[in-house]
Amino acid sequence: MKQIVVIGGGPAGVEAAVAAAKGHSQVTLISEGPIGGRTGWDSLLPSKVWLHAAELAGVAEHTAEGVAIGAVHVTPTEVLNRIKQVAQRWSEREAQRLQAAGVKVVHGVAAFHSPHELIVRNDDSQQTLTADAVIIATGSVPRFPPTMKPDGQRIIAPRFASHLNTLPPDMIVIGGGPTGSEFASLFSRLGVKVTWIVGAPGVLPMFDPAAGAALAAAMTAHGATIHQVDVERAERTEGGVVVTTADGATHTAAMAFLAIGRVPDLSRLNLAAAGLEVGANGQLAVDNYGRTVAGHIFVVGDAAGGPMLANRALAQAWIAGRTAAELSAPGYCPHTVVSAVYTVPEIAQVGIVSGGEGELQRVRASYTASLKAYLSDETEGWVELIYDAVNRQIRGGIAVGTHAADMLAPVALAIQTGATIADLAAVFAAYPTLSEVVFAAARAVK
Ligand SMILES: Cc1cc2nc3c(=O)[nH]c(=O)nc-3n(C[C@H](O)[C@H](O)[C@H](O)COP(=O)(O)OP(=O)(O)OC[C@H]3O[C@@H](n4cnc5c(N)ncnc54)[C@H](O)[C@@H]3O)c2cc1C
Ligand SMILES: NC(=O)c1ccc[n+]([C@@H]2O[C@H](COP(=O)([O-])OP(=O)(O)OC[C@H]3O[C@@H](n4cnc5c(N)ncnc54)[C@H](O)[C@@H]3O)[C@@H](O)[C@H]2O)c1
Repeated sequence: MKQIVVIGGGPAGVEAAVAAAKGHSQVTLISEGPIGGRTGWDSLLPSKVWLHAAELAGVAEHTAEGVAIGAVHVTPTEVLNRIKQVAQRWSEREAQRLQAAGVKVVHGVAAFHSPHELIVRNDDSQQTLTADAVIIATGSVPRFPPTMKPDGQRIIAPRFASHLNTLPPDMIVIGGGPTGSEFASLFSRLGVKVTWIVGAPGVLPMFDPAAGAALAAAMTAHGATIHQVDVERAERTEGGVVVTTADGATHTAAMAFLAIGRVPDLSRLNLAAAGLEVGANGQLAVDNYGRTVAGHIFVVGDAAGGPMLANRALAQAWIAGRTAAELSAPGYCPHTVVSAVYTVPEIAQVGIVSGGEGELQRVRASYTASLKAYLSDETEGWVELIYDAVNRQIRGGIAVGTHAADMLAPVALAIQTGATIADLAAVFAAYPTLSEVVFAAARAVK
């Protein structure tokens, strides 16, 4: 029987192990911490609990006409308890999936001893595992330059959000990527005065400029101050932090939140023993199935580099798991992976959104095309479809507004199946729903 070893107990590792176990293989998953990974315990899940709390607090502020809603008080202690509770339940659910699939779990930190041997070390023991195939799903770690190091008290990073038991009066959020955007948005909505230093490329540079501009406008309207410049240093002072930017300015606040990027966590794997070398970009080169040059070693999820998204991690893991187990799998397609940032407004994008002169056409519909948006008093958003100017196939989509990420699910399917703008125009979604806007956009084409 083929022996497949998966390293990492986050979403990518669990998905890869469960997918691989569908073949005639014995699958072992090595997990450093509890099942769920950093995703479940330190990054994605805690951030989403905080966002949900900010959303609840926003309900009191955003009462629909004539409807009296009592004020919602959200305390950090309640949020922290909720993080622990949801993380524990999710971890148990993922562990049960592994058990049901027949995956053996070994706790410890793995390193290659040879291309087909791994040494797993934990506090009290060490063991060697032999593998016909290895799937690396070790995630990523945040990048901190020497002049900007979190201390966990005044200068924090996402993992400290699981311990933040009081909210400061003011906060400097550093980084205009998805993490900085989500935390700047949620802190602002929880009443913290936010100074957001987004970096020279601006707000959400990885998204269409119109999406970043919409978020910047909403944040400014909500009282945040935005500076489009790089930070050079962040230092703790007696009463707070002082942050110095590349233009020589200084900014002070009670706390700073750092989110200026992440890198694959490959450093403890002793890759040289497997004959693998990390490239200048800090990544291992892989093909569409996640295979490295070693052939029997795969890399998936954040460990494979960016964009670091859980849905992308799952897609890569499912493909690599099946391929390692010699089951059929399609090659990974980045164009159907929806990227979403759960800010107010929510921002989402999928596929190709810019191209050569005249190659792509764009059409936009406002949320005002949907009665549902009026019912929930959320008429501010829009959906844009991007399609091929010649064969009119859907190539991409952008959504800004409530449930923007959900709005792009049919667009991802349209890209996958080669549907045209006319195909979408012929669909009338349930009424009243926000998803009507997607199809209304297609009908707006002349
Ligand atoms: C604050 C924040 C919010 C996010 N929100 C979203 C979101 O809303 N939606 C979204 O799609 N994406 C989001 N992401 C990105 C998403 O969390 C990741 O892309 C994805 O979940 C990574 O999963 P993974 O399994 O690759 O890694 P991880 O969850 O990091 O799991 C890897 C595991 O491997 C372990 N490990 C590392 N080395 C070894 C070793 N040598 N031996 C054994 N174990 C090892 C690690 O300890 C870890 O437990 C967010 C990221 C951050 C930072
Ligand atoms: N909702 C989601 O899907 C979600 C949420 C959070 C994070 N993530 C993923 O996690 C990964 C890490 O996210 P991230 O936002 O930390 O990193 P990122 O690399 O995506 O963005 C970092 C941002 O920080 C800015 N920056 C860099 N150096 C700076 C400096 N010295 N001063 C000020 N700004 C600076 C950059 O210009 C960039 O905009 C990304 O791949 C992201 O996609 C996803």
